[in-house]
Amino acid sequence: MGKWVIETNNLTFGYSKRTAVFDKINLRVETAAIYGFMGPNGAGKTTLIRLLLGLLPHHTGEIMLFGKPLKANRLEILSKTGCLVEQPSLYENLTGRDNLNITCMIRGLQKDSIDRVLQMTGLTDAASKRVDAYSLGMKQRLGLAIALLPQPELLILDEPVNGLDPLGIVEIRELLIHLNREYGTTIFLSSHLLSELEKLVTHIGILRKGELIFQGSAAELDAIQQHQSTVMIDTDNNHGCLQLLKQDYPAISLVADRLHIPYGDKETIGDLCQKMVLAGFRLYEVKTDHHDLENIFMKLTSN
Ligand SMILES: Nc1ncnc2c1ncn2[C@@H]1O[C@H](COP(=O)(O)OP(=O)(O)OP(=O)(O)O)[C@@H](O)[C@H]1O
Repeated sequence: MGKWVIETNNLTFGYSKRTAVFDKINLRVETAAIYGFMGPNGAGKTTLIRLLLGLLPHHTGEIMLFGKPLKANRLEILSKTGCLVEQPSLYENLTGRDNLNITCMIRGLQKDSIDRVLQMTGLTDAASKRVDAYSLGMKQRLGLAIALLPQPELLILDEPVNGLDPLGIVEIRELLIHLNREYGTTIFLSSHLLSELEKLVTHIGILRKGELIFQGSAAELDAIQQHQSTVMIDTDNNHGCLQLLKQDYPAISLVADRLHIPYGDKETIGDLCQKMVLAGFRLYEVKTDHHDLENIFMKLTSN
């Protein structure tokens, strides 16, 4: 297998011939990544996940998983892939363990994995409880336990934290990080809320109106974030500093009695501060107002 666990080439799909949900998507998900696939409601995330799992019939372009075309290798590929698409379908009147037993029977899997996945998802103590007594977070974890039964190399999860309370979100996040670090599982997950995934993902793809408008590492998105930041400075005489600096730094301004300058690079900030100090001004505060990722996401996905 090459570098990519998931690769699409010019993937184009529409539910009807006239309207494409997306057009020529080139997704690249590398081995052992946690790839957050983001986009506003209706952007096409679930549709793309269904295509990756071979659940929608017609598309143009290519879908490759584990370096092989999905069409010709679907069974082999899916045997190495665990998935959770929206809510897990569970037998609510049975226990958690029975749900896992049934899945093993249906999919022809060894039952000796059951204790392992219960333990991984923190459900060992609740295994003999009926699922209708589970919280939403526990049901989601059971859905994940089912997805983990075949010891997948790749997990594809559609909105795995949707509807969970903050504690449930933390639980799922920790579990996914553990799976990734401990077993090297590649995780591809979608969400319409960047803030939920920010602390989890190593790579990000942002879908807007059928177009992949950003794809790269979380660090690359951070760099974009930094370039949209403002440096705010407070001194004993902000007006005096403005006069001193505006010749060399025309972008500097005075806003609410603070000096504001668009973030350029570290050296520029160092030079600015040095000039002020050498001119006899006292610096009280230098801080960078980072736009958080949520803001950048909103900017990227709005018109
Ligand atoms: N079965 C279907 N038949 C026709 N159109 C559909 C079908 N499923 C989804 N769509 C349309 O395709 C587009 C993409 O929907 P999709 O559910 O993939 O988006 P999404 O990004 O997952 O949204 P959400 O975050 O709300 O789940 C939407 O315009 C939706 O109305």
